[in-house]
Amino acid sequence: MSVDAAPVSELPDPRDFGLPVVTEDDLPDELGTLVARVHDLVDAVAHTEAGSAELAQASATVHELTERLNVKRRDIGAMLERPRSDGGADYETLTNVVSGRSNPAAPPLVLEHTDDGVRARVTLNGTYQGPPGLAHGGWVAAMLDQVLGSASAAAGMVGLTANLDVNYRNPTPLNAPLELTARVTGTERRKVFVSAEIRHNGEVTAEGTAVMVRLDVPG
Ligand SMILES: CCCCCCCCCC(=O)SCCNC(=O)CCNC(=O)[C@H](O)C(C)(C)COP(=O)(O)OP(=O)(O)OC[C@H]1O[C@@H](n2cnc3c(N)ncnc32)[C@H](O)[C@@H]1OP(=O)(O)O
Repeated sequence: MSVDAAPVSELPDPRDFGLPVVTEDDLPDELGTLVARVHDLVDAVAHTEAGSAELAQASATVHELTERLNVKRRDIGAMLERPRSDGGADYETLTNVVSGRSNPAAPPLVLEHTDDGVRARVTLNGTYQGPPGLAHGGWVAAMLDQVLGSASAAAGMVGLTANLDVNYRNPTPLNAPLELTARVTGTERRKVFVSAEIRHNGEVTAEGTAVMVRLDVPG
């Protein structure tokens, strides 16, 4: 496959797309704690067998908290800027539903760069359930989509998924450590070809390939 969509060393700055950018210093430590606790709260709500009085009280407390937090809201599309060791910057969508730092709905997926792409580790709790006791196939696809996009971005080619193919090889378990890996396999003009796998205990549960179409900076 030809390689004519040359990777760029400088990732596009989200500000050039009109997106708001926040830095890690802009995020209080308490936000991370709140996100983790609300993530656990969702799991608790999904599985609680508490009685009606307790449920009514919890519901009122949550409603009051929602109103307090909504007093000051961040714009949608906010990007988190993270400094790289080489002086450049990495960017991630702050409320990305798979890996967003401020999104309690995110699994949470911890992603790192590797020599040939990216690797992520995640444990899905019971709120990602599809078939009884197993991860929902849509979430499996969403996690693959995320690492596929991240592998393209890590190679300097930020893009949108144009096509995603998923093969479900084995059931993906809940409440068990999963490893995701992804890499760029080729490029052709603006197209970036990427492949990824999800493994549990070394066994592939799902694999995906995608065509990302690289974004051009406006102007
Ligand atoms: C820092 C951020 C980290 C990133 C992580 C993000 C992970 C999450 C990834 C996502 O979830 S992205 C969200 C889901 N995807 C979308 O919403 C994309 C919706 N589709 C579009 O916006 C456009 O169709 C798209 C930008 C993908 C392409 O439109 P363009 O007008 O820019 O491209 P164009 O149609 O000119 O096609 C460019 C090339 O891509 C090819 N192409 C387009 N659609 C295709 C397709 N569906 N399958 C295969 N190839 C496709 C097309 O043939 C052509 O190839 P050639 O260079 O060989 O001529």
